[in-house]
Amino acid sequence: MIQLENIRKSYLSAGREVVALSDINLRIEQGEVFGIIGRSGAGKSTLIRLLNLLERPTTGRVILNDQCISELAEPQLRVIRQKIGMVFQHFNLLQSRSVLDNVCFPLKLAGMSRQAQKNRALEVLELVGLADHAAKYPRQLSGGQQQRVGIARALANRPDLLLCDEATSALDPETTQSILKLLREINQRLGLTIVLITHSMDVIRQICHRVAVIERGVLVESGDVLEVFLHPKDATTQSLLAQSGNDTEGWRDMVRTTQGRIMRLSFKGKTATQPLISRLSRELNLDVSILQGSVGQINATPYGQLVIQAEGAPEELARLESAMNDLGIQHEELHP
Ligand SMILES: Nc1ncnc2c1ncn2[C@@H]1O[C@H](COP(=O)(O)OP(=O)(O)OP(=O)(O)O)[C@@H](O)[C@H]1O
Repeated sequence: MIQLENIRKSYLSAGREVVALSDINLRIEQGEVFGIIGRSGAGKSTLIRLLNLLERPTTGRVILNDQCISELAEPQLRVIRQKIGMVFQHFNLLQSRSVLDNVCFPLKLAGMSRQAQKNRALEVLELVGLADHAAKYPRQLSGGQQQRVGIARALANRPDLLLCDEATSALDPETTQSILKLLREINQRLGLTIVLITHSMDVIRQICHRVAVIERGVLVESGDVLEVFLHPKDATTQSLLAQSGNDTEGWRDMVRTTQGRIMRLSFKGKTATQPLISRLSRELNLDVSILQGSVGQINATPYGQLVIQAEGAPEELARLESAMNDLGIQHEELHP
């Protein structure tokens, strides 16, 4: 539904070319929550600003619903941008205007009558749970409430796409949870496509369907969140996961002997909560050491990962492998 095609973006800084993004190809589908993660300076802000053409690509195209929008002139782009809402890290509210007027602001720019503006603003304030606060001023609200106003303002023009630029980075953990819950509800209730940039794998885990990882302006990995969490391929992804407590490589320090086989098992859904390993080791009479394990939830799906070291005769290990296949446990052999 929105697509970046062969994008390169460079800036001129003190006479030198700084390449912020190169060779980016990305397609974001209608109705999904898509996360873009990367370290500081990786190119996240540049990428999100390309999606609403606040930045123009140096080369490549931005395509929205089959229309190439990167070649449009500014007046036409202004109309397109009304259908792309944006939520900011520091809320960017007008301090001298009431909550109601902040939400009315984009509607006024779109030429809506005052009464229609008020009706629409109250409708979206209701959606974010702040209808009772319409007459207040931003400074009278908590950070989480101010971000709700920011979200209401972004939704006022009934956008097709919502861009969130580090929308929870300035909030405490509890408020972050409530804002992520609100964004998830909006995605589900309105079917609204959401693209968010973040440096937190936890934000990705809690709300996104798919994720793209960027490092030094290059898209190094992308895919379903569950797959990327269970089988991260790129070193940047692995390191971002480790920093957020989703260590996938800690088993290396724990390998006591090189006897037996080391395997990484992945569980999704029902199998994540069943005692399958103890059952298998009992039934097959094998010694199994657990070197590393983690469980969690991605959206509403439980997932888990175990790194085990299994010792036994080759035929016993082959039986273990075939039993895992029968139970639908994904497994791969690891080499220390
Ligand atoms: N207007 C500009 N002029 C020159 N260089 C720029 C400009 N904007 C961004 N850059 C450079 O482009 C690269 C990517 O920057 P960008 O702000 O997109 O990264 P980011 O991932 O959003 O970082 P952060 O998480 O710190 O905000 C950086 O090297 C940055 O210095």
